[in-house]
Amino acid sequence: MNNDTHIPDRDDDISGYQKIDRYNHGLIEKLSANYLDVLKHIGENPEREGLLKTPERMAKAMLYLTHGYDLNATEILNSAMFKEDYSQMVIVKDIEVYSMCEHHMLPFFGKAHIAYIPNGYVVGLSKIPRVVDAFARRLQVQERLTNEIRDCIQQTLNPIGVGVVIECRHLCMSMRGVQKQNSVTTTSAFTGEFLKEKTRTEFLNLISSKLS
Ligand SMILES: Nc1nc2c(ncn2[C@@H]2O[C@H](COP(=O)(O)OP(=O)(O)OP(=O)(O)O)[C@@H](O)[C@H]2O)c(=O)[nH]1
Ligand SMILES: [Zn+2]
Repeated sequence: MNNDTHIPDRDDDISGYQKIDRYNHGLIEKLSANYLDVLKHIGENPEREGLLKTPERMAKAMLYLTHGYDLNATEILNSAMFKEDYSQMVIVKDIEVYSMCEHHMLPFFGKAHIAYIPNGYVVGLSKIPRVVDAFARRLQVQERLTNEIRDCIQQTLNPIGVGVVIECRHLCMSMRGVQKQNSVTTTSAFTGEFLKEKTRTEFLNLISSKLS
């Protein structure tokens, strides 16, 4: 592998909170060597023109798809918490989720809907999707992803309650295996006030509303 491998531009977007050290330890080269073997083992000819740069592309793609390991979700929230006297539910809904199941390393993707009731502090709105990404861009199961987002927001922001609903399609269930094309998996996790039916119902009604 040549030494002039550079980090693609898009990766600039994903740092900001922690330096991406993984790129600095020859990881692209190491992963590329492994992906070269993968190409051979699946019966391809890695020397043909279209595949010459594929191991390196795969390495960069995999590092991007797992960049959540380089992010610290607690720091992300801590970086933008503001004292604010607002005590109603705050909901950020329809947040795109892209993750990979830890069983097959195939994508699962869909939407997350996150709500919290402030307890003296609100958080910068963009930080909520950033927290979703920090946990989603790793090898995951949807249930753990859901709980990790809930726990991080609860422990860092200390709100009166947190609600998380995630709806995803799993490619390991559609393009292989049981081959169910239309099934969607929904998971949810709640704390505090959201454990009460009235609050939970308000949240669930608001995320199903098509108004916004
Ligand atoms: N609970 C949960 N299961 C998941 C998730 N992603 C993938 N799986 C499941 O992980 C399971 C792994 O089961 P195994 O029997 O070990 O693997 P497999 O032989 O490839 O299973 P099939 O997918 O049924 O062919 C499968 O049932 C997947 O559907 C997830 O996010 N949550
Ligand atoms: Zn899977």
